[in-house]
Amino acid sequence: MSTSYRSTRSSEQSTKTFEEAVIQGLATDGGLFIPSEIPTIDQKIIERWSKLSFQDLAFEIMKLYISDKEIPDSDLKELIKRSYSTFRSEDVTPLAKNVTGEHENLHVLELFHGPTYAFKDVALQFVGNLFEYFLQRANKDLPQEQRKKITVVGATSGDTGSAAIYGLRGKKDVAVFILYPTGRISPIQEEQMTTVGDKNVQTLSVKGTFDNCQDIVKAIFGDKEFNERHNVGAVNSINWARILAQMTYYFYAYFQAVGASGKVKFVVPSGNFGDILAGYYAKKMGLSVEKLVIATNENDILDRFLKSGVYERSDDVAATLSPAMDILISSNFERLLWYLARDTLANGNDLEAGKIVREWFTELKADGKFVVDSAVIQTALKDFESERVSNSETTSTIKEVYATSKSPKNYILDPHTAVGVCATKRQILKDNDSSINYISLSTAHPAKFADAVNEALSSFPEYSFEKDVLPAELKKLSTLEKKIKLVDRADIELVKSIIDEEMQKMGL
Ligand SMILES: Cc1ncc(COP(=O)(O)O)c(C=O)c1O
Ligand SMILES: N[C@@H](CCOP(=O)(O)O)C(=O)O
Repeated sequence: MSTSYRSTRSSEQSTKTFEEAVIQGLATDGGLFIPSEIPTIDQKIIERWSKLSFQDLAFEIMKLYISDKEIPDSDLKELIKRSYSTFRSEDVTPLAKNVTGEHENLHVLELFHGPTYAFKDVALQFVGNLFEYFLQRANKDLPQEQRKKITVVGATSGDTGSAAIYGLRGKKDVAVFILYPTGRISPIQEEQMTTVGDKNVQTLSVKGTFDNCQDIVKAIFGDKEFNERHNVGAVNSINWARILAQMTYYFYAYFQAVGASGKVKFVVPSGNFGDILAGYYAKKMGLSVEKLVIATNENDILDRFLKSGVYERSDDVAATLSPAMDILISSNFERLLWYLARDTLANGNDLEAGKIVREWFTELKADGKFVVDSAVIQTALKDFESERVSNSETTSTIKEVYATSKSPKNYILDPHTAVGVCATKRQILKDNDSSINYISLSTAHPAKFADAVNEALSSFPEYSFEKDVLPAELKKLSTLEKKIKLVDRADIELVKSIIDEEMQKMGL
């Protein structure tokens, strides 16, 4: 078990509890919280876990990271049950086997059956309930003026925002502010976020990129006075609870594909590196994964890093067909860098690893880049591979799968999933090993990305977006009133003053 947490930038022994790490979100030194140790499991446990339901498996995994003194088992079970009761699939994250019709060993892990039709729901339904649980406990019997409150401030390139809003809408003592880049998310994503009428939710449409929004959010966490005044909370994957909740589907999908043992590669469309990082923890815990494949779009900082060892900041983000991955600074990559530093340059010393990561990020801030030793890359390559997928390959993958899929017929991928499936097909060709099962993560429902899907499929005479893709629930969003606050500069002071003002209106 590992129920205490340390910062990726700390060279001290001190740790936090699970509740402190989740409520605080980001460490005060700017680092991300990681468990003091990664708990490991043996094959006997794997055999037992392979027969569990999604919910029971989630409980077994989370129990290894949360002390029952912090959350008693019965409460944790209840939190998990409630979080996944909102999903449209009994399996929560079902595995669609051999869906492309071309490769029997290519499976698509459908992570989009939650309330907002994206993989973020798997973690954010749980995180929303977790915030509520901690607040209710802290505020029990307290008069109104003494109640503890959380002001969630998050950045989104489209999906985290709506999943966070749906996870936290109407929750007592929580205010939610979500920043998104103006014009860089899909119309449905914007409708999902801005049509929620609850008083505790406000979206901020910021003139800039997702990286600008994420920088502002991180700067807000670093602003001691503002943070203390508002008790700022994180819903982005900088929050450890997001990563923890995402681990379940790696185990569950593995068991669905091959049972308790077998060769599996996971291919993960990646941007902020939160999704694939959960797979890394699953692998380090003992799930026998061959490799985790990072699939990027044309914003390929992760692919370039693995090939060159250079981690370089750039403001030149490309607007692609998979906009939720238009990210150049992947915040969760820092967590992986800590493990790589510890296992190479720091000779297994945690405190030294914190120092190295701090130095890398100081360099990144000062010079716009840092370069790591080849030993660091060699260590990363033991667990990861990477593939970069272009816009035209994204379109042709959506087309091909639609044309070749047999069961179900005319299977439709969203563009992020298509990035993953294209990378998976390349891997199958390269590996030429039919004993490997490939699990390609499907991170969103195609209805969220009408333009990309229509561009790929409108030449098929029988295809209709309205009929074949758009769920009624999303269709009706366009008829609802929108609540948008425009922020015409990506500027932290401006965002802080808007939050202050809106908090007054919310009466929180
Ligand atoms: C649909 C979709 N796919 C993939 C990703 C990338 O996931 P991550 O940022 O965890 O790497 C995102 C956003 O994060 C997304 O919304
Ligand atoms: N693609 C994400 C970007 C934010 O990433 P997160 O996983 O750190 O919340 C989005 O859709 O908002």
